[in-house]
Amino acid sequence: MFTGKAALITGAAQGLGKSFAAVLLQKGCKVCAVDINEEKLQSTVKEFNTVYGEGSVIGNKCDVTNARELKESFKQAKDTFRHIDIVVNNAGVVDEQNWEKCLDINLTAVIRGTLLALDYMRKDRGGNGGTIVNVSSMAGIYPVEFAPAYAASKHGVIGYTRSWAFHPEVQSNGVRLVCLCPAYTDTDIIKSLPKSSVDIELYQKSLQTLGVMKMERVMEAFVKLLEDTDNIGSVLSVNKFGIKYWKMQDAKL
Ligand SMILES: NC(=O)C1=CN([C@@H]2O[C@H](COP(=O)(O)OP(=O)(O)OC[C@H]3O[C@@H](n4cnc5c(N)ncnc54)[C@H](O)[C@@H]3O)[C@@H](O)[C@H]2O)C=CC1
Ligand SMILES: CCCCC/C=C\C=C\C(=O)C/C=C\C/C=C\CCCC(=O)O
Repeated sequence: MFTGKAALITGAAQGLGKSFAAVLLQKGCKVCAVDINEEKLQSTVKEFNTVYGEGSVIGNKCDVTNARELKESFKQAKDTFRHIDIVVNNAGVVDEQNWEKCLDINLTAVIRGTLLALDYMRKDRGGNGGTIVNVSSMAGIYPVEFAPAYAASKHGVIGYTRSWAFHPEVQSNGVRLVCLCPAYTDTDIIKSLPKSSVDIELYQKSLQTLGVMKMERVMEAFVKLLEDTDNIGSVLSVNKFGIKYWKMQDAKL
């Protein structure tokens, strides 16, 4: 189900995005890796092209909050691979001080990336159908007293994703949208406290309760989301207790 497919992943220079890319490359996909950090992006692209073969990855330096740059990244992916089958809207930050930036990156850019993905994937617009994975968080399900803007952005990702997922035209045109909600995972973001100005004590208590997961556990959930093709509009959480689909309010009132 993956061989010959092409994926676009935002925030793919490091952390979860880089691992999503590695998983898809191992399974025979081509990848367009998008990130604002040009240096890390180039080093990741070089590493992957060495391991998975020249031309299996292209890198596109892009700030996901810049509509023109994001549009150009999708165009480059399509021009290079001829189709886009999987989009992972993953780039994200924690920043409670500059909460507008947090919302711009974590929610507005995910909305923009979803709309672009729909345009490229919908069968009635010349696409082949496909899957959109929007990266939320356990912070999109639970209240987070020490990071309300981050939590709002991640709650928004779930509402937006599920709303499109159940749209009849989206379904009939072969596009599946799903959300991934990891708990704390061992990446740089959980060390980004100076920028995030969260309540350190509450944060540390939460970290102690939930622990920090290894990357492999989140990748297991990511693959499950992609392989369970009957999971339209689903929200999959992954934490130290397990991997679980959330029973959300039914799509229809
Ligand atoms: N690590 C964790 O504990 C969890 C992370 N998440 C989410 O996973 C996603 C990935 O985060 P991590 O890999 O953990 O963090 P990370 O900080 O290691 O990676 C984030 C990547 O996004 C890129 N990025 C940031 N702003 C960008 C922008 N404006 N345009 C393009 N790229 C940009 C960064 O350069 C970086 O490569 C985020 O959406 C985060 O909210 C969700 C749950 C838990
Ligand atoms: C939650 C933001 C604080 C700063 C830490 C940095 C990054 C965190 C990234 C996440 O996505 C966190 C993931 C899971 C925690 C979410 C909710 C915890 C709620 C339960 C509790 O009250 O402890």
